[in-house]
Amino acid sequence: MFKPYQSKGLEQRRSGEVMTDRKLAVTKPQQDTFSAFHELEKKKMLDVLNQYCLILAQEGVRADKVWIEMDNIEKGIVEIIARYNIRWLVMGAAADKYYSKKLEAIKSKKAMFVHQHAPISCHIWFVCKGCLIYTRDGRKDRLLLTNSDSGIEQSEHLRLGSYEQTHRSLDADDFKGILEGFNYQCTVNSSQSSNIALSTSKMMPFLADEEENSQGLTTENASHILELAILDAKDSKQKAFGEAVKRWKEEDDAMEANARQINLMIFTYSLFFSHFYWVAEAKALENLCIKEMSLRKEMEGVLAREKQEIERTKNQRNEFMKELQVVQEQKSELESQLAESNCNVKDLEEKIISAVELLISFKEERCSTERATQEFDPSWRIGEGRYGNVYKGILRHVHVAIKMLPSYGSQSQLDFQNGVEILSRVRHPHLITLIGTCLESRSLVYEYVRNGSLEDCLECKNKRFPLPWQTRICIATEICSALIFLHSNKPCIIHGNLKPSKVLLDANSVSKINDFGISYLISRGKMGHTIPMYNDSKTNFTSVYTDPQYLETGTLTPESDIYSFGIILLRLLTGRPVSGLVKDVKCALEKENVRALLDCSSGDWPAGQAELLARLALNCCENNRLNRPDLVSDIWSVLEPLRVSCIDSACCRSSKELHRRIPSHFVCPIFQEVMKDPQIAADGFTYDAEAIRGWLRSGHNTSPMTNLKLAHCSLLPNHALHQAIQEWQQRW
Ligand SMILES: Nc1ncnc2c1ncn2[C@@H]1O[C@H](COP(=O)(O)OP(=O)(O)OP(=O)(O)O)[C@@H](O)[C@H]1O
Repeated sequence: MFKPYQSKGLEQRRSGEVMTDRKLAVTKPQQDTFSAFHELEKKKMLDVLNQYCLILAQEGVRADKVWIEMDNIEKGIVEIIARYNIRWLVMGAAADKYYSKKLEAIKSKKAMFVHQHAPISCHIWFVCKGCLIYTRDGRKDRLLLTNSDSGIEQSEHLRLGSYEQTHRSLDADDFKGILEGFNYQCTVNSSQSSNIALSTSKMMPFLADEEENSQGLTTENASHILELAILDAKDSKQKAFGEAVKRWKEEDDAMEANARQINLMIFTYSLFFSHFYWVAEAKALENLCIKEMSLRKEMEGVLAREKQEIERTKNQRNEFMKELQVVQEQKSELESQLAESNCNVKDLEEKIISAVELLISFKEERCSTERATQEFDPSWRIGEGRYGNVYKGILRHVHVAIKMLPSYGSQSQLDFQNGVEILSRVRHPHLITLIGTCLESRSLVYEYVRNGSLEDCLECKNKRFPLPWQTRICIATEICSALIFLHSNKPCIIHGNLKPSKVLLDANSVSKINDFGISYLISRGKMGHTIPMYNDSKTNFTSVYTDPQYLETGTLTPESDIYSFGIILLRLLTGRPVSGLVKDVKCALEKENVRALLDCSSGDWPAGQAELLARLALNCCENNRLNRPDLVSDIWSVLEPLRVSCIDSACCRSSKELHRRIPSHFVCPIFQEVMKDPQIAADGFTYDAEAIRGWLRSGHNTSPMTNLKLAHCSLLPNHALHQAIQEWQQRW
């Protein structure tokens, strides 16, 4: 009938359990922390209760189970007492460690709590090891009723007794086991079945005389006392019992009518049973868990701090990375700037080097120019034009003419250099050769032409012989060929200032046009463009040879040179000043009296040729450019045949000039002209006194001819040569 409880560690204690009630209630402390464990235990307990229910059912007792969960067991017990109006309760008085038959007072806290807080209507027996330790009286009226009208008690006692008698198989150990292992309570309905009596029969001895039997009460004694009490009360209180039973029945009926009319034996299976096992274990686990929790909390704190630290470090790292990126960008920018600066420095260094080299070359050029011109000694000046002075000089033992250009109104250094380069490439037998330039002093170095200009010859300056008419025709032809060459040059070079002073004659009266293209070097224009020449106030100079249309329009064209050529041709014919010349020639032609205007010092001009040239010249001097003749088809085609026709006369000219030719030993090696005061130097050569003294003054101590060092700087007059020169000069 009674089956041992199968829970581990509880088998012995539960081996004598008796479940005879209809309803089982289990209280258990809430174990939120161990909910899984709790669920398991709950399931186990419910299984146990189910088993009890089954057992009771086999015994014919209808039992039901009630499950309640509270903060703690004692509260659960109190709650169940209150909820189900339990009237009688047997409960353990001590915890495990206090188990003893000698226990004199309630030791269990739960028992104490239940003792204090259970509804007063509930009568509680506190037991230990089968001994009643303490009894808390239930409701007084009920007790009074019970005492005064002990019919019910008696009846109950009787029934219990009878029941016990019929169920003797229950021994004392069973009873003790129940009391020790479980807190249980029971209510007894008067209409309850005998099975209920079986359960309660174990309590009756205590109900009968709880005070007397509170110490050292055994199961046998209790049974005996109970039997005696039943017998004693049987007679005396039969009536009262009957009434009480009746009244009690009414009361219970009322309760039953009140939907609570269940006769229960509520078996409160508290978790007390596990008090020795899993509560301790749970406690340990709880402690462990608390420790774990605190450790975890601590670790979480540490982790949070670590996380914060990592986050901070990460942020710092990100900022550092950003800064690093900025610095790297700045670095690369600086590097590129540095590279650029280095390139610039290199460029500048190269520029400085080339500038220094240029300066040195300028200085050298200037020095050589200065040296060549005897430091621009006025005595070495051979002319003065509107653009500056012209000096005679010696450069690398060659006679040169150095023209100093003005700096005003000039082009930039670069444009000037480019212009000079173009002009220096121009080579023609009747164009003077540009030997070099000194950019620093803006001077041009030309070949030196000994016989001066056509102007000088026409004016017979320095006792010059008048030019014969054949020579004049040759000169005109030569000028024409030079102009054709200049105008056909790429870029076209317009002289723009053609006049007899610009036509130089060498020792053989061969003409060379001077200063071609110079207008480009002193203007702001570019080579190859038609530009006004004299647009600067300082150079505002009008020449009688200047194209009147240029003066009107300011535009220089190749026809401007043709106009100038026409005037030169008129001068070659007449030898007269330019003023009114065109008008006079026109008149003479109209009157067919050209001969009257011809320069008779030039010889006997052939009348036809002279008239032809006069008409050609006037044609060139047309005011309208478009009416002027073409250089090649109109002028060259006339002049060239005339030059050929002059061959006979030229022979005459040649023979004359042959006689006029200067003996080379009369010519100074430095000046390249007939010496005025020949002096013998230490190298044995004869020089003009002025030339050799200038050479020595400029610091030279070498021979101008041999470049060897001179033994001394003394000079010795060459009287014999001087006399010979004088005789020669007198002859011519
Ligand atoms: N290469 C040269 N060889 C010899 N004498 C020269 C040479 N160049 C110029 N001369 C002399 O210098 C003189 C001055 O010439 P320059 O060309 O400077 O002035 P210009 O022709 O008189 O007038 P302008 O003021 O229009 O230039 C010339 O008349 C000439 O006698």
